Order: sequence, then C-alpha cells, then structure tokens
Amino acid sequence: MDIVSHLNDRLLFAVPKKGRLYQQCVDLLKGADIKFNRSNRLDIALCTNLPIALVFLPAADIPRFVGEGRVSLGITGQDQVAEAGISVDEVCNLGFGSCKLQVEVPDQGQFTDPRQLIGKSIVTSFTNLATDYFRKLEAEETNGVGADEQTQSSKPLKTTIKYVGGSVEASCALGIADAVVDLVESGETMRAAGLKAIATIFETSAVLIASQHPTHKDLLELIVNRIKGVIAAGKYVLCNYNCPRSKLDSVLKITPGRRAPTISPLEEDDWVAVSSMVEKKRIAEVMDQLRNKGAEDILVFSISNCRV
Ligand SMILES: Nc1ncnc2c1ncn2[C@@H]1O[C@H](COP(=O)(O)OP(=O)(O)OP(=O)(O)O)[C@@H](O)[C@H]1O
Ligand SMILES: O=P(O)(O)OC[C@H]1O[C@H](OP(=O)(O)OP(=O)(O)O)[C@H](O)[C@@H]1O
Repeated sequence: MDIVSHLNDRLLFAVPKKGRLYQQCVDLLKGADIKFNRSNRLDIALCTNLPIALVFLPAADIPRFVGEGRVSLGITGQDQVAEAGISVDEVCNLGFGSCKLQVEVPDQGQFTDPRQLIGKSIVTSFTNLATDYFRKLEAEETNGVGADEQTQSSKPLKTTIKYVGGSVEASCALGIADAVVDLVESGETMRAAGLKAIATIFETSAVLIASQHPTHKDLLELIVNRIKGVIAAGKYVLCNYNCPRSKLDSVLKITPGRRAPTISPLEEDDWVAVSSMVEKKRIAEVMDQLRNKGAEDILVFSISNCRV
C-alpha cells in the first residue's frame, strides 16, 4: 500500500521511535484502543480503527514536527520541548519518563560547584538548555544574582558547550569534557562512569503535546480524552466502604474523591456505602485512616479504563 497517499485524511500523531519512552508509549496507545500495524523498518503506521497515522520519530525531533508541521499530536519529554524552544501546547503530563537534567563532574575531581565550570568544556545533548544555564551562571558571577539576562545574552559565552548525541557520560573519561550535562534517573549510568551530580538544570516527564494549529480537532479531542482516561485509570483506584452516617463527615475528609464521592444508603438503618477514587500511591494509608475513623468492609478495585 502507498502509505503516504493515505496520510492526507488522517490526524498525524508522533511517537518516539525507540529509547526510554517507546514501550510506555506503545502501552498507552494500546490502553487508548489506538490499533495499528507497524511494518518492519517503516516509521509510519496507519491506525486500523481510527483515521490516525502514527509517525515514529526520535523523541528530540517530535517538538519540531508538532510545532511546525502537519503533525497535530505528539509524545515526548518536557526536556525535549524546552530544548527545541518551539511553541506547542502541553496537553497533559503522562506520568512516566521522569528524570532530571543534571550537571555531572568526575566524582574524584576538583569540581564541587557549577560556578567552578565557568570557562570550562561541557558536553551534552541539550546544548540550548546547557547554554541558558551557564549564561545565567556567568551573568550572576559577573553582575550578582538577578543580572540583566538580555544584556548578558549578547555577550559571548565563556563556557564551551559541545554537542554529542548519546553516551554523553563517556565524555569526561575520553578527555573531551570537564563536565557533562545529562539526564539522570536512577543515577546508575552516572556512577558507572565515575561521575557525580552537582546541580539540577531541569526536571522532566513525558508529556502529550499538541500543535497550536491542529487538524481534525474533534478526533484530537477524542484521543486526548482517551489518553487522559488511561493515565487517570493507572493513577487511581476505586475505594468502596460502609460506614455509619454519624461518621460520614470525618471519613469523607479522607476520601473526598476526584470531584465528589458517591454515597448510597444501605438497607441497614443509619449506614451508608461510599465509593470514591483514591490515588493509588496513597491507598494503604487511606485504608488505615478509614478503619480508624469507623469505616468497615473497605474494598479496593483497580480501574481498567475511564473518561475523566
Ligand atoms: N533514564 C531515563 N529515565 C527516564 N526517562 C528518560 C531517561 N532517559 C531519557 N529519558 C526521557 O526519554 C527521552 C528520550 O531519551 P532517550 O535517551 O530514550 O532518547 P533517544 O536518544 O531517542 O534514544 P536512545 O538513547 O535509545 O538512542 C528523554 O528526552 C527524556 O525525556
Ligand atoms: O540514571 P539512569 O537510570 O542510569 O539513566 C540515565 C541514562 O539514561 C539515558 O540514556 P539512555 O540509556 O537512554 O541512552 P543514551 O545515553 O544513548 O541516550 C540518559 O542519557 C542517561 O545516560
């Protein structure tokens, strides 16, 4: 099939083609019932149940395609959006791909403060964010905190910022950098390379982004709602319990719900059943508190999908 001629009538949705965000994106699409068959080596896949075409692109390029082209939706990291410096709408945080962009130096070396790196060589895949960071640092060193950024941006940077596309952490050992600016999640890669973090430049998670001039607006809204539903379903559980009406005020403070809890009368006089969405990460603590305040028969159900 000539895929390209089938693209005109479809909403284009950009997804990372590999790397840290890939598998969670595929799972998210599955949860949103966006079905597709991806042929070997082809970076475009037509959805089989909706007029969408998925375009598989490097995470770093997705902000540009969404911000400037015909691609209406995309998934990438907030770090990539900030680095690209392109205007897109950040629709929702997807709750995965969380890590920090940090300044890393050799752990046995002389550097302990990022200001000591002014005038040195820094290697990174995030040259724009690193340049902004060191420009601000240099301005503060010269003029004190809160220095006029506009005046400073016209001055040449004393610190040298060099680009590499991957394996950034090898740069110090290989003699091309005094320090690196790289992403850190567990810190394992950094430690294995004999580095330590001395400053955080940016905190990031994966986000759903939309073009400011999207096509297929109704379909876009449908996809966004489905994706928000999958995210909410993963984040919340449904907590049901019974309690005497006299204790309702105090238990409802523990489970106020996303909007409001559902309260139904029980056959037994002065007892009610409460049903409420609770954040999954808080559920054990919530169950303990409910029990202490007089709730009984506390049951927790996972939510397989929802619309919020
Ligand atoms: N260790 C990590 N933990 C969580 N999220 C990460 C991690 N590393 C990167 N990310 C997120 O994933 C995005 C893509 O990074 P990744 O390193 O996977 O990119 P890539 O260069 O496209 O893939 P690869 O490294 O396989 O070549 C980053 O911009 C960041 O938002
Ligand atoms: O703190 P950690 O949990 O060890 O994760 C951090 C590593 O993950 C990312 O790289 P990735 O492995 O995706 O490959 P890359 O270096 O080729 O970008 C990042 O660039 C770090 O190197």
